[in-house]
Amino acid sequence: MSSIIKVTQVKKNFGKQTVLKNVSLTVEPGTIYGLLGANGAGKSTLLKIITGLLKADAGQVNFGEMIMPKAQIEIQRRFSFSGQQSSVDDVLTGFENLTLIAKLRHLAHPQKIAQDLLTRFDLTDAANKAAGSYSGGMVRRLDLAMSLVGDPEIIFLNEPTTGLDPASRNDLWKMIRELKAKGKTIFLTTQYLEEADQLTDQIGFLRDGEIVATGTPTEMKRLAGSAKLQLTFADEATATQAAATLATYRVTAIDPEALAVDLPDGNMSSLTILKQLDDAGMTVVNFGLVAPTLDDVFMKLTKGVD
Ligand SMILES: Nc1ncnc2c1ncn2[C@@H]1O[C@H](COP(=O)(O)OP(=O)(O)OP(=O)(O)O)[C@@H](O)[C@H]1O
Repeated sequence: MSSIIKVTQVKKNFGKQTVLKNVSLTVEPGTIYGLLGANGAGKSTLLKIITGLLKADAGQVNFGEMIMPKAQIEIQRRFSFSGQQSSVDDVLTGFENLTLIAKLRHLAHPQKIAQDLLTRFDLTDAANKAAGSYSGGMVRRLDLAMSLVGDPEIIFLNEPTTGLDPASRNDLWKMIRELKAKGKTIFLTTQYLEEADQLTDQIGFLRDGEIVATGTPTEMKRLAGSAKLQLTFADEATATQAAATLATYRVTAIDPEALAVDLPDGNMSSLTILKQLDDAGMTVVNFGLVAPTLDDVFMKLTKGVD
């Protein structure tokens, strides 16, 4: 499959500060790409360069055959961009905000476009209320709806759910998934690992001005290492004795009575471990498998934690 977005060796300095050292990535059509990185890693800067809002010092951004910024106008017609600052006008109603955008884009039937989007984004009841009276979740939904006026092919979202409560975040995730189901390509930045895990097909992890890791959420979780078997014992003495019995494994103490044992050979090795403890006469009070999470990857990649 040929990529819809291709970023090649992009560099950006602000004065003496190098923000993007050498960034390359590709996004496949109809997928959700998640750009992850700590605060200040350069996610917004990269997004601005890709969307033509900021000029790179070096490197290239392609949208299929078209090159940014040479074909900026044609490219910008194909995408929408929802930044961290909402473009919703508080004084106007939801309906008015949407019709205004449709009129500014010289689209036919702006009122029908507005009605359809209000229905799709579950805002019909609030259609005639000033957007200033909307909840945070409703404003985000309206903002996303506004970015879809004109039916763009690619949707850029900069931290789409920052500051939302879990229910509103879930609503927005559902809507983002629906956009993908309609064949849209979505490029989002996020600091929420759960968001990347829930939504994305491909993650790029930005650190020190480079994409240091890339892959599906599952592949990224593998980077964090193997699954662990968590074992709880009746007391500290048994836990210490168990750690000695399992000396051939990598064992870490979670608290005085509990251990975590790395399972480099997969989950089945937990049976061998439990048998080994049983043979040594040690009673395990509780046990469970703990799969690595994107949090573990984030910790490992941002802080170099092993
Ligand atoms: N216009 C600018 N002039 C000077 N420095 C800038 C400019 N824009 C961004 N920076 C710096 O570049 C670095 C990366 O900023 P950027 O906003 O891209 O990071 P981010 O990963 O999006 O962070 P956050 O998650 O906090 O939004 C920061 O140190 C920031 O201060």
